[in-house]
Amino acid sequence: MTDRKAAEKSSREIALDILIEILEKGDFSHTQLNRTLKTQTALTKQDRSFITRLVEGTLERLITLDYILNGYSKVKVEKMKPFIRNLLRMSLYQLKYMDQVPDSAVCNEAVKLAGKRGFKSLSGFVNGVLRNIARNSKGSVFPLEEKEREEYLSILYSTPRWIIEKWLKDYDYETVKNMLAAQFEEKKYTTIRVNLAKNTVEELTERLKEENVETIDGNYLSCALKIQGFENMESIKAFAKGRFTVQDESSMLIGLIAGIQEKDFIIDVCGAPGGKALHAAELLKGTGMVETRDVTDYKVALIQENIRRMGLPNIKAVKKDATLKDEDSILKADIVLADLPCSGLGVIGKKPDIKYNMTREKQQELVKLQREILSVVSGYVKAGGILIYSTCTVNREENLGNVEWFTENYPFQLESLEGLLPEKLPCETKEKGYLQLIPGIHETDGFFMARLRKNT
Ligand SMILES: C[S@@+](CC[C@H](N)C(=O)[O-])C[C@H]1O[C@@H](n2cnc3c(N)ncnc32)[C@H](O)[C@@H]1O
Repeated sequence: MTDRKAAEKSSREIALDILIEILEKGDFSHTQLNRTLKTQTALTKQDRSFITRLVEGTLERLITLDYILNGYSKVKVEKMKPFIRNLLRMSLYQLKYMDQVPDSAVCNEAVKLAGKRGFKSLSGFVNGVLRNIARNSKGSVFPLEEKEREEYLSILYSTPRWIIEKWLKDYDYETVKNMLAAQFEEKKYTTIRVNLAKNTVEELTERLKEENVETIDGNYLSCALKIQGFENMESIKAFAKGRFTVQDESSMLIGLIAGIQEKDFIIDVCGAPGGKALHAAELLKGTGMVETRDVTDYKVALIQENIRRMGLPNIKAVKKDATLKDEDSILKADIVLADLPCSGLGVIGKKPDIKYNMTREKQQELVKLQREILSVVSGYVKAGGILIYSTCTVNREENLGNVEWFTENYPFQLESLEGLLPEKLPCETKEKGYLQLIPGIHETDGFFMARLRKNT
């Protein structure tokens, strides 16, 4: 689409087209958003944040929005025309969750959009549904918490019921509520890790200030900063020069619990885009070597691009499938990082489409894949060496469940994390050798890590 044509589209129309791509055609939310915002050069900074909020918010609240719409429309959401269903979802999101937009403007804009895109005959329907919802100050009738706990949580926190059922088996009710609520916390800051091989925290803070990027300290680690006030990451010069990388503090902990020593040889078996491997290379202080692997050329290129940007000499990226035994690596590594593909339910606050795309069956398949990879790559650890197993999920089966299975079947023992974690970080299982970070409790992504020592 040309810039002139793009400029004729309102922010709402752009947001709606993005939502249709994601919800009707299955594209990933962050890919689709980034792609569109990059091409729509006529948009102001304000337009961009409005579109982002509208798309991410509508996705985050999808189950709640559909539940409310179904209470006001004879035609159920799934039977509506795709354009109309997404127009209603997006407009309802503004009515319910964006105070700064007056209700009448939301309804008028929705009617206009329906007409513009060839649905004039349905503009009365769109207007009726939205105005009825806006007029009903009492709101919708939700399932009762005391009677239908799972359904209540699913509708209120817009999270598929199977996830709620699973979490209620693994955690107490209050913890589950905290985890669910944490998805909707405002994401004001992006967490970054300072590349200490290129600058100190103070130097980077100063440079970012010169670029009008605000920084505050991370929650737990001195190499972590939280930043805001930029339009997109690529436009920050300090980023392009590899002075920092984007990484959640949960992931930074991997470098610490690995207990890296100078000259270590480290294999990261599932490495793209390279966050943990690059941190490991930095901790090696120019010595040793990190070999980071992934399964496709595309993923390996992503790692290589990050290696180039961060400018570290002791790391390389190669294409290797972690399910296939690499004879040359047997008993070679001081440390193996196994940050494996997982259900990703610890990061649904950042990537809301994960919760709708993941299923019980896919999750079961992932447990199998994780075990298959662990069986193969544990062979690469030297006798007495370390295997770090991690995932960005909160499901017990994929985390502690797998560790229990692994230690029963392979010659490894969990080893204490005492002295390896930041003092400030609450961790009751430190001594046991693993840590489950929980959104809403730890102010990080939901993340699991375990330190396993191979028997000598
Ligand atoms: C959780 S991500 C890794 C994140 C990475 N460790 C980091 O810190 O940036 C999991 C990665 O595993 C890769 N993967 C999936 N199946 C694989 C396989 N059979 N062999 C190697 N890598 C695989 C995916 O492509 C994905 O990049």
